[in-house]
Amino acid sequence: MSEFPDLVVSRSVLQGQVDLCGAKNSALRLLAASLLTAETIRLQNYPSELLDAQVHVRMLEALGKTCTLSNPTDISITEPRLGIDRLEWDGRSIRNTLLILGALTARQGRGAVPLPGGCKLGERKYDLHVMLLERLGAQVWEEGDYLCAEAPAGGLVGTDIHLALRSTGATENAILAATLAKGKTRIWNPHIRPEILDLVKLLRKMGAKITVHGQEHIEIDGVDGLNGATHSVIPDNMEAITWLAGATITGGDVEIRDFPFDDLDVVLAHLKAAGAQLFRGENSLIVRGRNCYPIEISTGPHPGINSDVQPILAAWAARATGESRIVDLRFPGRYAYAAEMAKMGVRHEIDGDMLKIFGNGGQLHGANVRALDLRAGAALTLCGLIADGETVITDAWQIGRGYMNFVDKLKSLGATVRTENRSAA
Ligand SMILES: CC(=O)N[C@H]1[C@@H](OP(=O)(O)OP(=O)(O)OC[C@H]2O[C@@H](n3ccc(=O)[nH]c3=O)[C@H](O)[C@@H]2O)O[C@H](CO)[C@@H](O)[C@@H]1O
Ligand SMILES: C=C(OP(=O)(O)O)C(=O)O
Repeated sequence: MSEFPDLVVSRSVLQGQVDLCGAKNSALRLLAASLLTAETIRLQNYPSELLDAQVHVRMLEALGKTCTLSNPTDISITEPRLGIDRLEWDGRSIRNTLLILGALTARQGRGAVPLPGGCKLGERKYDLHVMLLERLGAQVWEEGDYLCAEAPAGGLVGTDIHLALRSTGATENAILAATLAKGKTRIWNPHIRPEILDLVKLLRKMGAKITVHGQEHIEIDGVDGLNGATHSVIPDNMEAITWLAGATITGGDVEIRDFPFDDLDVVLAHLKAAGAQLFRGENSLIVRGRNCYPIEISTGPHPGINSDVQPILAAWAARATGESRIVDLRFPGRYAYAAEMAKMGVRHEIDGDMLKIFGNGGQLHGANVRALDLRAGAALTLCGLIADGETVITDAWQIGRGYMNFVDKLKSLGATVRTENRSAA
């Protein structure tokens, strides 16, 4: 990955206005949905420069789709070639291959995809994905580095699917696969979160019959075929929280436009209690950095705090004075980034499933650190903005998986950042 430069960050105060891009965790799911139809899917507010989106587009093209960007935020997906059901791929994989498998099996009766990639967050099982395809009548098996599925003659058959835990990906996969299954499917104990409601919205425009019964279950009446549609990707709530934390810990003043207030109730309540100075504009959030108090949070399904947020809040905790506590119930032990932060002077302790951070008011020093995953990279950048001296983040490509124009946006907010190819030298 040496073609991706390192990120060099110095102490800065974030000031100005910033627009949010379309959410990675929504856009990827919508791309997978395009496999359910031969007609054109057009996505607006599409984050085309995200590395994971680019991998996904190449995967669609390997499956016979043509993806055309009319500008950096508008993509059309058409299908000039039909019938490729094995995703031949020797590059980096993404978590979404599981959803590609669900969509291929639903529409073409079979599929074969590379095993899922994505952030290394400890154990990331896919047993629920296998279970739900089997419940819909498919046979599922592994062949080397591939996961394969085959529907019974006549296609998938609707059924009751009970999810043992509120998995995001398994809920999405079950929805995708059930849209074209014969008869009714009920998905019990689904994860209802903004990205999933966005997927449901697109699928309904495509002609799917989906009813969401709150957190209890989702009901889908299978249809024979789906049509094309145009849809706008929701703004990225993870990016929103990243700028909010950046503005606060640097003592800055930032207006975040198109802020997804409704998606972030719980995390906003925690951050207000932890000193965030937040003002609501017409369609924006204005953040004025002042105080930063310790936090005590645990992650959970929506509307709880998303696991992806906790590394960002660890940077907040490093800026506060006193002990913060983080428990990640979604991905227990997703704390590898803390050892990287420690190189910058962040004192921490992992106590069972809990990460404790002993904040010293943000007296950090620059260091060479590694972005072990996407949110870890963003959190280290935030630490770099309050540290003395230069912080060099290697494997900064991880950030590019989920944040579009990250460096340009930081610069436009007045940050001293640059990219450099130090590790390749
Ligand atoms: C592309 C995308 O949208 N990724 C998000 C999605 O990941 P993803 O969909 O992979 O995460 P899940 O919600 O499925 O994972 C939640 C928990 O369920 C477990 N599990 C999951 C599937 C399975 O078959 N078996 C199983 O045991 C996981 O190991 C984890 O402990 O939701 C996570 C939070 O929930 C976020 O951190 C990720 O950013
Ligand atoms: C964990 C994440 O993504 P993925 O599931 O694609 O690895 C993330 O977005 O922080």
